[in-house]
Amino acid sequence: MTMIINETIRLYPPVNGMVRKVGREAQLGKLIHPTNIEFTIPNMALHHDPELWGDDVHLFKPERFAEGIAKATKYNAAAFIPFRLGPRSCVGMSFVTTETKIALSMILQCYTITLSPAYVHSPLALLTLKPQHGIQLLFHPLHE
Ligand code: HEM
Repeated sequence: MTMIINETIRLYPPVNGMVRKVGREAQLGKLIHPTNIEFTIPNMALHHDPELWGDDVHLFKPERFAEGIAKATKYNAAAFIPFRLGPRSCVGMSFVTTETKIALSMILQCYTITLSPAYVHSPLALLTLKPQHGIQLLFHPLHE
């Protein structure tokens, strides 16, 4: 389930870009960032970069994470940052992944799920990333 959650938030990170302001002039590689300039960390672009993930970057392949995040990212910590990196990363990360696993486990004990033919795939990045028309699912009870 961890692999499935990781692959889902790789392709569709709910927080799809983060803004940072430079506190004091800093050099990053060849670039000099003046004080107060703002820049966006485009995690969605990093998660969809074929140079980092390979030619199958747009495919849903949970097995990329079979040997953990470090192996999947070839030890590039910035390649997969759905909860961001460093001291200001998401404090809810463990809570939300545990909650997702519990909710999914409870649902999957009672139902199998298929996608409704009414579903239209249209991810919309508007503050957070969301399905523009919702996600219509069909629940099939496992027990009568
Ligand atoms: C799938 C769900 C979630 C995702 C993808 C997510 C992602 C993120 C990201 C990317 C940041 C960094 C934002 C930035 O640096 O600009 C962040 C920060 C934060 N998140 Fe989450 N988050 C999620 C759920 C939660 C939940 C459930 C909580 C609380 C229970 C939470 C609490 C926080 C807090 C307090 C911060 C600010 C941390 C700081 O600035 O020191 N998040 N989250």
